[in-house]
Amino acid sequence: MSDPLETRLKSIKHILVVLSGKGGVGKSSVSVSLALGLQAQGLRVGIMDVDLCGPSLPRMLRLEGQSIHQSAQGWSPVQTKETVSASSATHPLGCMSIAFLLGSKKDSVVWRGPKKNAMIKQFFQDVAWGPLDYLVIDTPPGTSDEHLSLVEYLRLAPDVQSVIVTTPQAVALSDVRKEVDFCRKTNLAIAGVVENMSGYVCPHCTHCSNVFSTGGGESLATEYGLPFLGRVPLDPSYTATLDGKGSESTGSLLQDFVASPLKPVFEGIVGKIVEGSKTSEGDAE
Ligand SMILES: Nc1ncnc2c1ncn2[C@@H]1O[C@H](COP(=O)(O)OP(=O)(O)OP(=O)(O)O)[C@@H](O)[C@H]1O
Ligand code: SF4
Repeated sequence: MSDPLETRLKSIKHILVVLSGKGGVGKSSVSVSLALGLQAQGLRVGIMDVDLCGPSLPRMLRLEGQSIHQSAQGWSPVQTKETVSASSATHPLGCMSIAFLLGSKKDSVVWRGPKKNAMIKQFFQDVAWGPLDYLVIDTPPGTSDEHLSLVEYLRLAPDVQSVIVTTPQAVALSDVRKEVDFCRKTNLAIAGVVENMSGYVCPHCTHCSNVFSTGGGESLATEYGLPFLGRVPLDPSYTATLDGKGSESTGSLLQDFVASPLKPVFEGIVGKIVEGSKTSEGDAE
């Protein structure tokens, strides 16, 4: 009899595990933006939160208060309610987060490692995504029990790669070295490095100033021989988009994303990831 975990994983062509050495560098924002960028290309995309103690995807995806439904196939992911006319997206974005299983959004998860591991396994085994081109996984910062169990369960998946998110400052970069080390020790392939909060976009004139240093993520990628995926500036209008509060908000996250000044930046990053996935598919043949 086939292993239920393996059967589920085989229906997902590519898995992107989004990692960061430190909290607050924009890992969840990048995870959501990658998912939206892939969805805008017409691909079938899911996004999963394994940040069990601090899930932020439901808030960013405007899905707070929703809950998971059980069907004969398993847990149905919660889908974003989008009108997709502003892009070539043809499939809804499905999301799975521990927050959908908690009764109240104020409930917090205080679990030890084994319980977290069991929940992560259940996420992979029980969520009925249907066939997906990409599953984007948002993880907690650093390297914890969640990361180790994730890597362990994903051994059965056809293609798994990490995307490492950092800010350009030296303090964040030293933590990234630990992430690279973790990936190498666990044989997790690295799709590349994203340098987030790289410069500040003026809300008045959209000029981008380098308030802090810039280019640290690219130098680190070069040092380790990793692809550099791109530099994302800190754009206050994008913070508002992710918080669903922008004065220009259309009410649809996907349409707000498509209209955002950061869309071309994420298009470039997604383009490099998709190209890399094709190369790895070619290598596997
Ligand atoms: N490029 C950006 N432009 C504007 N705002 C951003 C950008 N990147 C992140 N933010 C904002 O910064 C805040 C922190 O981002 P986010 O929650 O994605 O970080 P994180 O690394 O996932 O944090 P944690 O690990 O603590 O969950 C959020 O309010 C988010 O909207
Ligand atoms: S970048 Fe230009 S418009 Fe923006 S705050 Fe500075 S001077 Fe003003």
